[in-house]
Amino acid sequence: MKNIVEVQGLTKTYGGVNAVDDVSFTMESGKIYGLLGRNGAGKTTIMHMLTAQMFPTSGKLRVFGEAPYENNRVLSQVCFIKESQKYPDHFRVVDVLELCPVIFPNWDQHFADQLVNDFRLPLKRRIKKLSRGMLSSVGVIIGLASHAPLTIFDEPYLGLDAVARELFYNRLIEDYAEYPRTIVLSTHLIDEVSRILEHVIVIDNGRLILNEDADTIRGQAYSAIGQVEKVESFISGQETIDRKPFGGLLSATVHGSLDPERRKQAELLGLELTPVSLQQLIVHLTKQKSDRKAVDFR
Ligand SMILES: Nc1ncnc2c1ncn2[C@@H]1O[C@H](COP(=O)(O)OP(=O)(O)OP(=O)(O)O)[C@@H](O)[C@H]1O
Repeated sequence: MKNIVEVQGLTKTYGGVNAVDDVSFTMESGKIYGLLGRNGAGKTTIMHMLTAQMFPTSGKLRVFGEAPYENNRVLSQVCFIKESQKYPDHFRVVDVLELCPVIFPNWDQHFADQLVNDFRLPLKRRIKKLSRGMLSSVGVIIGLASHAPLTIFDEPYLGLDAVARELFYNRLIEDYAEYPRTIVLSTHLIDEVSRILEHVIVIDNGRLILNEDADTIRGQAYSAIGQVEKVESFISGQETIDRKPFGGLLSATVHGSLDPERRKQAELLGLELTPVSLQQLIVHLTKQKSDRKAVDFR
């Protein structure tokens, strides 16, 4: 697959703060990425550099094979949706949507109309009179209907309620199946988006700490549930991520892959095996790598 984003040694320093510190990764065409990390990790700064809204302090950055700055060939293929998007005060929803075909060459008007209906967005209402959730849905509709080859969502759905978020995820998956493109979701709601993500990039304190296919990550842990002493014997000598007693039973999450022999052992002990959540595993891996880094620095 073709790399549409190539980042090498990307660094951004604000005064004395290394917001992004020597980060390297690539993004392929036709894949859904999660750009994840704690508050202040550096995700927005990376997205601003990818979309040419900010220059890096150092490092190499190529989008569609070129430097993105003042480059319309690149920027016409990019759609960046952020929660804090500002619109002119007098604009109504319809005024914003009418501009989109001019900005995005692949704009899908039919899909946009459907989404306006799905999200029950009042077309004639002024943007500044919209509720927070309605404003979020304007961004979501633009991002989806843009069909931009690189579409980046920076937490634009924070204001959406659970029903509207579910609608967003479902429309995204259906539309992506028909029009594959590269989609980047930056979010804290890892469990909600985990079924959608194909690749995960985790940033911590400005540094890249995980860059892995979601399926590879998912295969790195599992939970075993059953009688306390049987689970204890099953996990003895294994690295456990988490353990939770409930109703006389124990649920333990093991870091490691599940081979046929372990499966058989679990079956003999009468244990139930379940896949671990991406969020649980990412939190663990993040903690592990941060701890290791802290040790390295000593
Ligand atoms: N204009 C700025 N001037 C100085 N420091 C900044 C500026 N913008 C961001 N930072 C700092 O850079 C670091 C990374 O910020 P960034 O907004 O990229 O994080 P983030 O991962 O997007 O966080 P969040 O999930 O909370 O939005 C933070 O320490 C932040 O305080």
